[in-house]
Amino acid sequence: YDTELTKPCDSTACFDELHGSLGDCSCKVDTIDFFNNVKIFPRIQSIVTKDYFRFYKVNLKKECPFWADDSRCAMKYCHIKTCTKESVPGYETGYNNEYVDETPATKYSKEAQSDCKSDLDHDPQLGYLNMTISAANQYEIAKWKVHDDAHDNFCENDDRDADADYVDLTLNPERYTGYKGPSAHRIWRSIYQENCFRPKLNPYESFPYVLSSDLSNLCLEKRVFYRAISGLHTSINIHLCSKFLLSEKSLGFVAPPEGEWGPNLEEFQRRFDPSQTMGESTNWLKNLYFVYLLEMRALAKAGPYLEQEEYFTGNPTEDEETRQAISNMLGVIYSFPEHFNESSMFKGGSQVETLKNEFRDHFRNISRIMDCVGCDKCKLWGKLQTQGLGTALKILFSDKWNSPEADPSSGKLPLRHKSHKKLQRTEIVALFNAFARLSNSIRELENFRIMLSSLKETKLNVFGNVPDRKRSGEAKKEACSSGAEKPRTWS
Ligand SMILES: Cc1cc2nc3c(=O)[nH]c(=O)nc-3n(C[C@H](O)[C@H](O)[C@H](O)COP(=O)(O)OP(=O)(O)OC[C@H]3O[C@@H](n4cnc5c(N)ncnc54)[C@H](O)[C@@H]3O)c2cc1C
Repeated sequence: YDTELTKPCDSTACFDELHGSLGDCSCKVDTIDFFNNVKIFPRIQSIVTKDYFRFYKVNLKKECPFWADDSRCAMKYCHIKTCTKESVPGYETGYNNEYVDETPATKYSKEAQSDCKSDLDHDPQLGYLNMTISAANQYEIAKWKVHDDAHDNFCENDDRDADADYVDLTLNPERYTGYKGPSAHRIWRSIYQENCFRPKLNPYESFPYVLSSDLSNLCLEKRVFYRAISGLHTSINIHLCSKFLLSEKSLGFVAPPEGEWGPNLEEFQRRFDPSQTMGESTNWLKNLYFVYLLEMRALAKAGPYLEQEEYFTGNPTEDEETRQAISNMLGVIYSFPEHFNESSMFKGGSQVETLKNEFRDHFRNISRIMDCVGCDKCKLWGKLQTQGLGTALKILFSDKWNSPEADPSSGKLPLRHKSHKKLQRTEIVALFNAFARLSNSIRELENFRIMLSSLKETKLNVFGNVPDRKRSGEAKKEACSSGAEKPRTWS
């Protein structure tokens, strides 16, 4: 105990101020804790183990567009295992059909035309519409569509790249990889300094890149942008603390085949104790809750559309289970009383369109920076989570999702015909998995909170400066009943 007691952060300081209002919305930290840990976490974790959500198509071989990728992570924990196409359920029958709703052979059949009205009520000759478009024009128009779609997107989409592979996410969990130092810092610095609407011109030579106190100078939209990125950063760092490499076979410990993984309390304190972070960490943690709210609101808004999806994998039983699980979770999400209110953003003033374009362009840049991450596993999860967040932002802010038929008061969009499909498979996979990561981080915070209070109590007992009741076996009983005394291990 003596050694531990000399450490700078031996208290629950990481959590002391993590209560109350989140800022920029009406919701409170404690409300989200309960809602997530009890209602959402078990549901979303089960959903992302379904085949539809396990396989993510991504190109990890894209060149970094901003600088030479000079510092690749050599640790074995950085590597990822890709899947062959044949091992992806439903690949042959369904995965590639998503952009082609009708095959040329069936498209003009009598059955396919059965919805067409009789032509007795018009003169076919006078009403003839010449639909001919030259091959050259068709080629150009196809480019317009790609351009317009891209314009609406907040991320680059890899899934049609020849170099994209399917990755089984369950085989490549997000956890500690040892990726750090200049390469990792360059990524975070670029994200914050070049793409996060910096509050001041180049004010910080080193850490932290942005001071929370400067955020009040920003307009709501820019603050939301920064907080979303910072929340994602928090989530990534919580995951590496909660699935840290505790021992390696090579070090002679008895451990599962790939080493033993579990929570590292010291690492967590180093990153999130206010005394170690110039008082910034409480805000970073709040930003995690903030981005969680943002993504949850996107799920609520797109809910009726998502409830219409097939979630096709070629296994009817599993597909039905997936649809039901999603419908069930969305029902719970609709019931959340304090959703993020995006309707106050990008309102009024002549600069709104410019700001919206900037917002989208900055985010697209961040998604491209992910190609510069020098560790494949970090890159995989970085790309997936930025694509998930980008999809959420698209749902919240792009014009296509804000059509006049939308019903903002119910927080839902109307049901749409399949041909109006607005999200691709990879976007849906990324959206749910990204939300699952945030949900998991909030749940992991609860574990760290319990571990820290348990540690604090033990130390107080050793010194004896606690009320009599606590010195007795009662205190021990309490610690045990909280289930906090034993850190979990992961394989
Ligand atoms: C896209 C990406 C994915 C990654 N994935 C993994 C992974 O899966 N596993 C793994 O082990 N490592 C991963 N890393 C590395 C990890 O995030 C850290 O960069 C690394 O552990 C070094 O940590 P650090 O203490 O130097 O601070 P960093 O996390 O690198 O942060 C740099 C500086 O940013 C500031 N900062 C920290 N957190 C926040 C926040 N939430 N909001 C605002 N500012 C903040 C602080 O001033 C800090 O000193 C990833 C890095 C990137 C860029």
